[in-house]
Amino acid sequence: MSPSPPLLGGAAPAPARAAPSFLPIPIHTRRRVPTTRAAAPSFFPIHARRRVSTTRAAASHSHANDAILLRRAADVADLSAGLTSPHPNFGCVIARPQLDTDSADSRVVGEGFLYAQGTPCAELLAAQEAGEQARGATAYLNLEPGDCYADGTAVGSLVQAGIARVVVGLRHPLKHLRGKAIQALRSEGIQVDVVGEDLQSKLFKEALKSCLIVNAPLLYRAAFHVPYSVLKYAMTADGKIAASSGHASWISGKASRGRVFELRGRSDAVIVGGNTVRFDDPRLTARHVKGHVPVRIVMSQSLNLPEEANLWNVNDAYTIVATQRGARRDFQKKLAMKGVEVVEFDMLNPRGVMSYCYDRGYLSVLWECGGTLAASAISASVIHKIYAFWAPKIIGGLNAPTPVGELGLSQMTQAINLMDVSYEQRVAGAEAGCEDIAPGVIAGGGSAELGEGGAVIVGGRGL
Ligand SMILES: Nc1nc(O)c(N)c(N[C@@H]2O[C@H](COP(=O)(O)O)[C@@H](O)[C@H]2O)n1
Repeated sequence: MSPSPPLLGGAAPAPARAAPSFLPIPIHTRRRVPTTRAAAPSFFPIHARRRVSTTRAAASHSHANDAILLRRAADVADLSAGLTSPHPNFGCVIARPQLDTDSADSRVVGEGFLYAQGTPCAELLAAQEAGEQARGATAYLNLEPGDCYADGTAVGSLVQAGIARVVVGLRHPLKHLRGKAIQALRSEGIQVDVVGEDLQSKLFKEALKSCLIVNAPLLYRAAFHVPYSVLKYAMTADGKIAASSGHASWISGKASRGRVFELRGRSDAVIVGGNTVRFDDPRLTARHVKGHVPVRIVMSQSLNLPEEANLWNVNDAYTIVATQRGARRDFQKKLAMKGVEVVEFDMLNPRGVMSYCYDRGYLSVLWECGGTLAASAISASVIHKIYAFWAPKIIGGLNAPTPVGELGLSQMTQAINLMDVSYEQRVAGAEAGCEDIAPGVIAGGGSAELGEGGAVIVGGRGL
């Protein structure tokens, strides 16, 4: 068994043991990368400028200025969430004082982020955008660069651009890369300030949070050798995920389901069990949002699955069926004929499937399963975060399924306390942004103010 991850939102997990280098990613997981962004190395993230709230920083080289621009680097890095695995989300913001004006504000002159595996690094894109204005400027990096292509591009781009100072949010989580780029930059005479080491003030707390959150899946993966797992479910106000008949469409509304598409787009894989395939015939795509299309994984011991199902249409997305060794070999062949990959396990269970996902290089996995598999995944300590969609409806039914099945807990004192709980209200027509859980452990609990549209309750847990 892997060591238990800390409570989600705690301090940045330090690698428990030497982590392996990034694994090659199967081609199929990347085939849906939209060409509009991937094929344009000189892409200028115009939309990044819209999404980042602050366009001008405070006084150059002040802590406030640095913290604002570092957060901006994390926000820019987040633009490719779900697309970079097994690499981190890297963002680079280059800013310089406005010497020709009275303003004490720094001006952003270049930005870039790693779009996907194999695309130019954030530092190169930002330096290209800044051009001559990069000379003497400060570069803000949410994460210390690695050196995936062993060509020193990230460091070389900053050096060649004439960057005078670099502010780094987090050191690289992998042992063999940790500190290397920082050292290389310093040896070139560039001042490098690392948050928590060279820069310590309250102002950096929020900036550091942003840097941690944007790469939470990678940090978990590097520390605990499992993908970062999120369990998502939609339930009625009386805690049911379907009617007694199994019918479940729809519990939540359009806005909530849109949020699920976003979550899928940030994940490398979506997992369901056999019951979900039999009852819901889901598609599990990230349709309606542009971005990454996750691999769909079905866990089924018996392989008692329908001959025809949306998940067998691999034109939508790649599908893997994980099953028990020897199960229905005739059906396995039928699935293979449709292009579905079948993987046999000696003992099919959530931890085994997570190890398999880790070996495939997945950073983050979304569990959209029913209560039985959810309970099994929670018991196996592979779930790190829960998104509970709450709909203001009552369906009743003694046998109507609930989000989490048998956990073997008989006393309320044994209940698993969620940490860092946050609430987001979704009202049709009002698309509010979701505050992600923040590092810094807060004992969970509390109640949400819920209106007509329903809510999302987000929390992590100790495992
Ligand atoms: N967010 C949400 N709201 C509901 O009301 C639901 N019933 C579900 N169910 C999950 O979504 C899957 C269907 O996905 P597709 O729309 O076919 O892509 C279903 O199998 C459940 O996992 N979710």
